[in-house]
Amino acid sequence: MAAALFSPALQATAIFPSTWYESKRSSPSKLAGSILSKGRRKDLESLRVSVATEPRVTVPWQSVETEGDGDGKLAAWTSIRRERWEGELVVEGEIPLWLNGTYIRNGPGLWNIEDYNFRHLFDGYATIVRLHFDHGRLFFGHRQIQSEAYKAAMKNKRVCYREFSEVPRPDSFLSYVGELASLFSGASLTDNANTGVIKLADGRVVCLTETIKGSIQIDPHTLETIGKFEYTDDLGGLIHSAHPIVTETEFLTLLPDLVRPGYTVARMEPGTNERKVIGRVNCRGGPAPGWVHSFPVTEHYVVVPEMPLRYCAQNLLRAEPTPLYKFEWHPESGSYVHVMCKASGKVVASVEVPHYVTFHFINAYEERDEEGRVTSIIADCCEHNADTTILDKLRLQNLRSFSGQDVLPDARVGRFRIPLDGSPVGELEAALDPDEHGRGMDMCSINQAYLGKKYRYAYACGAQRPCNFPNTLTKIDLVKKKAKNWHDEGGVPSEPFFVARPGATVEDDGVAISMVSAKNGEGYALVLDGSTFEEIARAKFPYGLPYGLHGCWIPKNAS
Ligand SMILES: CC(=O)/C=C/C=C(C)/C=C/C1=C(C)CCCC1(C)C
Ligand SMILES: CC(/C=C/C=O)=C\C=C\C=O
Ligand SMILES: [Fe+2]
Repeated sequence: MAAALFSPALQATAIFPSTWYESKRSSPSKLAGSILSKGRRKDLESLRVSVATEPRVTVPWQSVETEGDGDGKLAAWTSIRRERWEGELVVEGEIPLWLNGTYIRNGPGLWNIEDYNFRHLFDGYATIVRLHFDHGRLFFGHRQIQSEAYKAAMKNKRVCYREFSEVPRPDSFLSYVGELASLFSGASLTDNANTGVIKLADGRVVCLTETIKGSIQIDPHTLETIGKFEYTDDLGGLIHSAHPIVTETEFLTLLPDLVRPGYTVARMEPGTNERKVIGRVNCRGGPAPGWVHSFPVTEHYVVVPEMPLRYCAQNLLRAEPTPLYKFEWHPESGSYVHVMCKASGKVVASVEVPHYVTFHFINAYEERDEEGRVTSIIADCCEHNADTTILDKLRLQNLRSFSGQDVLPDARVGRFRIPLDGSPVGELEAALDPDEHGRGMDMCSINQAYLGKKYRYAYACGAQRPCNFPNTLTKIDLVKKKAKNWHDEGGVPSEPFFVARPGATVEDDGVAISMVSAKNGEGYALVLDGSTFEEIARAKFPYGLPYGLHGCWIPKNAS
């Protein structure tokens, strides 16, 4: 029946590597029972019609199996079960009719090559997931990014490039690349773009990680890998911030300089691949720049963080991971925050601050006096209480072995106040009592209309303890210093991504989209109301998905 809707050629586009899971075929009616058993029911006929009307379906829904019933294991830390899948989901609740467009999320979804298991969350090969919202209906798909690192691993059945903590064995690298020297050069770094995904103002959608070569353009409709996103400038370097700032007018990035410790701030215009230097900041301390996974901007300034968790050139090319991977903790070197004027490239402030550890800045803005002069910069981040152990907690072995004991280190919304009056020191304090969000804090988003401006709300993952990983969604009110938390016992939700309602004039008028790796191996897409933070819709996936990191929103007709 339903299979007849698809030509054999179309069915053949499904890729099911038998080594990843055991293929168990089920009949369409059994399938329909398993997917449709809970929640709002649709009959088989309407499901078939809806899949058939989605123009880009490549895998027949018949191939969905009964995994949706769960295999008992939390899907979050389990490799993706198939290379790709696409189809319509049954929605429980109501998706707002204004929510039209595509949410794409990237993340490290494949942590093994056959029997060889990776060590760290950040090592996995990139899995992109697509939620396409169309007038209340929801289409879902996922696919592996065809990076050189992924393709080489699949072909040679071993790690061929340096990942976050995985390193190719010299003998396998030799047989793959043929030149031992390049194992100890930038050429051995991965292009596994597994961290985030951005939509440039010109419509191109690019997946990113911290290696510059790991910038890969994808088609947001088919999730196909289009090819490398290559920079045409000669800025060089090997690594950059995984989170550029992207607006309708520009793309701002930070490039750490490991040779002459410092950072280059660069800007790229829409429609080009050429980054132009805005300015440079020299490091104040340490043998190398601090790790810069993300950075914030205000309307007129770029904020450049310099953490005492610093890159380590030797560790980048070492064979075995060290406790802090490619980084080193240098408390004696001091912690700093620099502020660069976007227009002139001049560093207008450089202050020492208490030690901090952060992956993600939330937002920043300018504070002004009565005459309208900027007196200070406020910059907020997900701050891990200056404790580097969070990196180790993200080892897969730790994530997979939750025994009920509370092991997630405390985190908070760290608020920097950076005076612009020449004072040498800045402040860092919790913006609200961390108990409001269970002392877990990471994976944040805001209403993008408030980027660089005074804002009130942040959406993030918090904690309901005991836990070993952030397991709640939390809406933070920075004015009332309160949080509202959402939790599904045993589940792990990904970053709540805020999408504003078109035409909204109130900051929290919109929705927060997340994907939950639920207990029992299940998973679902979740839509929360941005204002009440109550659930308004969910849609079960055919099977639970691995944890994902960051996403972006592509409004309908934007590409
Ligand atoms: C917080 C987070 O998501 C970090 C991800 C970091 C990644 C994927 C870092 C990758 C790196 C490599 C793949 C090789 C070179 C060093 C380094 C930048 C750590
Ligand atoms: C998932 C994570 C930290 C969680 C700790 O609380 C960090 C992810 C960083 C990736 O971009
Ligand atoms: Fe990140």
